[in-house]
Amino acid sequence: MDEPPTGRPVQVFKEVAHVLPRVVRLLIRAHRKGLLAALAGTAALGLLPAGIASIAKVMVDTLAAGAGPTLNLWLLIAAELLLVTLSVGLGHVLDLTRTYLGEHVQHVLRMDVNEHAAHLDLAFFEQPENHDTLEKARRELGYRPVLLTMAVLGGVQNLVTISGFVAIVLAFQPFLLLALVIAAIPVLLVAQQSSLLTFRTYDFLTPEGRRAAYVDELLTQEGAAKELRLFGLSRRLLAQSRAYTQHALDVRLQAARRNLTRFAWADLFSVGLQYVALAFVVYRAATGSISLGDFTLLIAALAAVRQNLTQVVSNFGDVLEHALLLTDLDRFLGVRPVIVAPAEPLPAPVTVHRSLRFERASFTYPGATRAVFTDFNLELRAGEATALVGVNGAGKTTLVKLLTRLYDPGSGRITLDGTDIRSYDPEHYRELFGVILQDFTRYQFSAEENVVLARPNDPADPLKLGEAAQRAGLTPLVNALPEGWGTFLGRQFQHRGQELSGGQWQKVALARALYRDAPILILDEPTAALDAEAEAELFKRYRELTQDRLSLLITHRFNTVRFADRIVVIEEGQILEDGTHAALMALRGRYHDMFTAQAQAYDVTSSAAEMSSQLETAHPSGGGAS
Ligand SMILES: Nc1ncnc2c1ncn2[C@@H]1O[C@H](COP(=O)(O)OP(=O)(O)OP(=O)(O)O)[C@@H](O)[C@H]1O
Repeated sequence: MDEPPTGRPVQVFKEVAHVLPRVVRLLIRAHRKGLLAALAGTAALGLLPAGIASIAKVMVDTLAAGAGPTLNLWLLIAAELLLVTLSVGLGHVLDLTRTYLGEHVQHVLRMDVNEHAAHLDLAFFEQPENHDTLEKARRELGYRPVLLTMAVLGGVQNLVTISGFVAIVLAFQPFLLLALVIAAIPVLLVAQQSSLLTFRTYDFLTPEGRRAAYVDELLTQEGAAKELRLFGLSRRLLAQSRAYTQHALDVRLQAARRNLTRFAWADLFSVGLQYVALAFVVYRAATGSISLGDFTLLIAALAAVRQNLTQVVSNFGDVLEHALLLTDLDRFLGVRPVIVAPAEPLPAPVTVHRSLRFERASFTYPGATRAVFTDFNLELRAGEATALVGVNGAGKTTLVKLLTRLYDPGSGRITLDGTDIRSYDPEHYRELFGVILQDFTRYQFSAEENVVLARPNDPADPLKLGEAAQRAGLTPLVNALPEGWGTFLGRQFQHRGQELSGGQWQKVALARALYRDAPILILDEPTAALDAEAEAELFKRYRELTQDRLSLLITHRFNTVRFADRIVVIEEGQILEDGTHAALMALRGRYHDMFTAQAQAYDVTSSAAEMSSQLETAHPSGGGAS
């Protein structure tokens, strides 16, 4: 790990100047009226201490004049009581107003993050450094907006209080002000420096913190609980977690120690100067140059200015710290999606008339050195069921990501009936697809929602729902659920939620893809978790599912791919073989080898050959091997 960060004061001013207007705009956006009310209340509360001290001065002077318990004195006490009561009451109301405002800021920012995240490219989420940015932004959202609002308004209140007393000092002993200002400077500088250091330390620890959070997750959540116990992994992960905590503690303590030393020196200087000023005031009172009331007022003013200066510095430091952390949010909100609609998109396509084609498409993942595809050509024809096979890492899932515009090729193009798919609004274009992904999502919603959310803009259609469930082989499962379609799936949020097996979840995901009823169906490993019976059932219906659609099936199960009209074998981003099952078997190439290896492994060579010939009868070979 690199050396821990240090704070550099020069940059602090620049960063404050940059960030403060953003904070003010944010407060206005969050709740303009709330902000105005909070500011008005803050100004009033800030001025009250000077008012209270001024009444006290008059009281002391009245007492010193020896006039006895006059009505004036009682009126002064009543006025003081009124101001103090007002101050206490206003304090409570303002606390509430500031929290309220802070929560509005939090809401506005949370929506900003969610809305922005919803429009970002998949590429953003697949880059580790972006996790840091997003994770930090999300973590900050939990508490910083409220603290930031408190600190801004607290600082304003301190400044108003200081102004009130400064006016008093100016009226009585102007040069005392100079001492106050000089005393404030080192404290102010140190506070800024320390908040920058805190921020940098936090920034520095984030990547490691994210890994530690991942380890914490492994240790505490259900997902890895089984493997952890079976492999006896817990001790190793606990050691990793402990090492991170220790390191983070060391780095933070180092920063805290550095801050402490700086603050100690700055405070010593400022207290020393204040007492020089105090000695002067005592001298003036002792020599009779100022009244006893003036003396008490100046002492109160010096104490109040010093106290509020310390507070404003601390509040300012907090503003800086919390606001600097908002820059992470800016960094995140500044990320622009690349896959966006063109200025004048073509009307949304409704189906595939001829084909979807990769035309000399090349693609390398951001940050990767090796291309997944180079000058790749493939035509997927309308109405044709294509199976894509290839070893792990051959590029099958990447091909789906490119087809569905989760990524765009770096060069070359993908066309829909001859038109570059980038000419469409990606959201509209994606409506062409019903997809089940290899790592499909297990939505912790009801069974019905898990399926019908495939058509988020339409009301749920019970007829279609029943059909999709039937086709995906989900109906018996739904019938067995305690509350049928209304049963809540997963146990993440509901104690009484129904957890499903991997295969059952896969059927739900398949029903979701089918419910979409889109012209292009993509099934990426749709049977990986299904039992043999369910898989056989599914592929019995495969022809029916893919009828009149362009479909793409990705699977490692060779006994299923033969049902496709056409099989494309890819390896290292290139098409190795392309043809029907029979043609590829006859070719005795890669497909033949993979097929027979798997068939032998399952000791089903004879039945495979038998099925193969049956299939040949049912679907005489269309294309030949390329
Ligand atoms: N998000 C990513 N960033 C960088 N490289 C990636 C990313 N996803 C996949 N790759 C790489 O791209 C190549 C193709 O991966 P892909 O997932 O498309 O393979 P696949 O054929 O679907 O494999 P499998 O059969 O294991 O699912 C692999 O070398 C993989 O390491």
